[in-house]
Amino acid sequence: MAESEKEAALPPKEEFSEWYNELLWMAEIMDVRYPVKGLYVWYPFGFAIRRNTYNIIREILDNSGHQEALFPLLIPENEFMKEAEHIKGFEDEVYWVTHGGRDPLDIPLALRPTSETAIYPMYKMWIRSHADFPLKLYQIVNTFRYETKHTRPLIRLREITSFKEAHTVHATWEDAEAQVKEAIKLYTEIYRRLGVPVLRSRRPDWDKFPGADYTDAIDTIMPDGKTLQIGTVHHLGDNFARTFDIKYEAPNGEQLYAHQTCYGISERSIAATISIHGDDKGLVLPPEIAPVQVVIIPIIFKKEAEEVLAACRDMQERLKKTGIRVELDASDLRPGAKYYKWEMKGVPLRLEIGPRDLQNNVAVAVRRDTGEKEQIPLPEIETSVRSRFEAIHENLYQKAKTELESRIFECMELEEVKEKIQEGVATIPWCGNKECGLVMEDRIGAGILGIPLEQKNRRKEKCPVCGGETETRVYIARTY
Ligand SMILES: Nc1ncnc2c1ncn2[C@@H]1O[C@H](COS(=O)(=O)NC(=O)[C@@H](N)CS)[C@@H](O)[C@H]1O
Ligand SMILES: [Zn+2]
Repeated sequence: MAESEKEAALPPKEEFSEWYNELLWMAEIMDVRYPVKGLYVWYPFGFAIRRNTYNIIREILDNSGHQEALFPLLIPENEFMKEAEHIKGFEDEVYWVTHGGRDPLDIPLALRPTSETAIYPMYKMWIRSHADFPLKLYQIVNTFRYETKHTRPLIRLREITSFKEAHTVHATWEDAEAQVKEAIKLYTEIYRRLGVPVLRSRRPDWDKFPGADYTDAIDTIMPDGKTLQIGTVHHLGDNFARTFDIKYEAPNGEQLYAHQTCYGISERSIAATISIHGDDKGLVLPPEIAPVQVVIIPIIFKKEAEEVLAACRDMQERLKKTGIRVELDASDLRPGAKYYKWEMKGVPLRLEIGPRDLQNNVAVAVRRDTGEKEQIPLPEIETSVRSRFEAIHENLYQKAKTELESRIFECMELEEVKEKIQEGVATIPWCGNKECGLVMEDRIGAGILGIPLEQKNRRKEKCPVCGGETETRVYIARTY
């Protein structure tokens, strides 16, 4: 895209909503001008961030006994309508295909909003005995949800283009419960690799996934204090197994219903990474997902221009050989314009070489996360760059963790909760019964996000609604 088109300056990050929208455009991640609401276009640079992010997701799933598969997009109405709870939860969100050409279809076909009802009729045909367990498949596909709330690129889409959904099958409820716990650990690791700290909580019963026994969720706190649900893990019990008749022969010969889980991550993973690490100058990308990890900028003066360029090309080749994604910007832009462009794109490390650096046999390394400048001896360039990547990742993660922890407020009164959720997540005691929960939500004007999966320093407290004794605190937050 022509440089000129991007005259607009990036708003400061504290104007988060405008900053976010402008950044998707100026860093060439997404073009939101596609003429269907809730559908957006991935630019090549954004698509490279997506590819690198989903390579991490695949690596972590493939190394934990999952296998990637692929199921069809269209689901026949009779299959989709089988599980009552599931339908209730999705009937307002499903897109239907009703014609093939000019012929009306005898059975309307749903565009998958999620794939339980596409996959489980196949699981029924595949599963015979307990020896088939655990079955742990996932797919990374586009799914469609007719979202009526405000749509936003990467955050709330009608076409979820990067929907990683895992669907596992087990003999017992306890085995499925163990899988839920494993999935939460895997998701936490995926987000650590993206430098994104997370909150882990059990959703209140009235907010669980349609057809599930319970839902555990991974949330993070966005710069505007609202939480973003960036992953969910559902224990499906044997609900879907009963609906789709998924039975297996137990060791004693009995025919039993299977137990299942499913868990999903979408491009919200990228929305969170961009939002949490970005700054007033644009993207700040964890090196592992940066499409360009190093940009080399030659500082050119009339004399010695050739030597400088030759040294830059040599350094680029050496870094490329070690698998580093490196650009050499030898364009005729002024150095300042180059800094602006590559900082906008979140390139973790800039290397500058001028005639004097050449004489000293060094390059000047500038970190995108801290801005600090350091000289690196040219012979050590490969190892120095790698060690800086680790330092940058660690710094991004620690900074984000400190920020998240500073946005969790232990409250005693509902009034205090109302005030604190403007900045982040409040915790408040809750006796656990639904009436009190709904009264709380009503008085606060925000939802119970969930019950923390790990509860530190538990102590006897009183439910602020009924006064009942409880050791449980819940997260309250404004959410996306
Ligand atoms: N409209 C949407 N746009 C972007 N991401 C979404 C959207 N709806 C859901 N997600 C993301 O997708 C994740 C999984 O969606 S879900 O409905 O909670 N769970 C499922 O669909 C289950 N079948 C697990 S795969 C959510 O945690 C959320 O991070
Ligand atoms: Zn109560």
